Amino acid sequence: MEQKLKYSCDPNSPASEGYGSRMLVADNDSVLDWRDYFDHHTLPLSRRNPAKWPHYQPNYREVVAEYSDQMTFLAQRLLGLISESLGLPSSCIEEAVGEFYQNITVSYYPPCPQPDLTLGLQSHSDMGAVTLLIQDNVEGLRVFKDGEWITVRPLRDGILVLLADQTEIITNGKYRSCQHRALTNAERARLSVATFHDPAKTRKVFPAFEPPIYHEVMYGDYVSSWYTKGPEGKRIIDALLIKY
Ligand SMILES: O=C(O)CCC(=O)C(=O)O
Ligand SMILES: [Fe+2]
Repeated sequence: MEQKLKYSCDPNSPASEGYGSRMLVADNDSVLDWRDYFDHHTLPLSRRNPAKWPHYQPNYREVVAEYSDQMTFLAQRLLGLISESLGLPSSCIEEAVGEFYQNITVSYYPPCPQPDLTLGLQSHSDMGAVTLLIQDNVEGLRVFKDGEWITVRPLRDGILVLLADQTEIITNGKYRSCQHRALTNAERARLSVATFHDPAKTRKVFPAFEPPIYHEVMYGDYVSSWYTKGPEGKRIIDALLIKY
C-alpha cells in the first residue's frame, strides 16, 4: 500500500500518470470498477518521465521504453493498413491523428467475492485511435458484437487490436470502434496491459470521406465529455453523429 501511494495518480485529473483505481474523475464516478491500474505516459517524449514509474524490477523502466517503441511501430503499421484498405494513402489516418500521445496502462483485477455484482471495468470504447492489449491467461474481457457480449479468449503471445473512436470518426464509420468491458471472477486475479495511441488534445479530428457522418471534434473536448459524462458504451461518439 505504501508503494501504491508513493506512485498514486491525481484522482481529480483524468488519466493522470501513476497508480489509481477510478476510470472517471472522482466527482462523476457513480460506477466504481473492480480494478487497480498503473498508467505510464510514454509519448511524446516530452511527457515521458521514467522517474514516475516503479523501479523495483531493475530493468522495469527500460522494458517500458522498449515496449513503447514496439507498440508505436505496430500501431503505425495497423493505421497504415487500414488507410490502404480504404483506398487512402497509407499515411492518411496517422496524419489525421498527428503525433501519438501514448499511454501504457497496466490493469490488475483482484478476485472479486461477488463477481455478479460488479464489473472489472464498465462498458466503453476507447477514445483515441488504436489500443493494443495483452492479457494473461485469465478470461475476463468481453467485446460487444452483433448485440452480444463475446468472450475474448486470451491467446498466448497474442496482441489484441481494439480500434478506438477517433479511427471510427476519421474512417467515417467504415471501421467501428470496439465496445468492450471486463468481468471479474471469484477465484483468480487478472492482469492486462493496454497501450493507447491518441491524438493531442488540441487536434481537430474529422472524417476523411464525404459526406461526413460525424461532426468535427477537438480531441480535448472529446476526452472531457468522456470523463465527465461517462462512456456508457459508445454514447460519446454517438453524440457526434450528424443528423441529415
Ligand atoms: O483489462 C482489459 O482487458 C481491458 C482494459 C481496457 O479496456 C482499458 O483500460 O481501456
Ligand atoms: Fe478499454
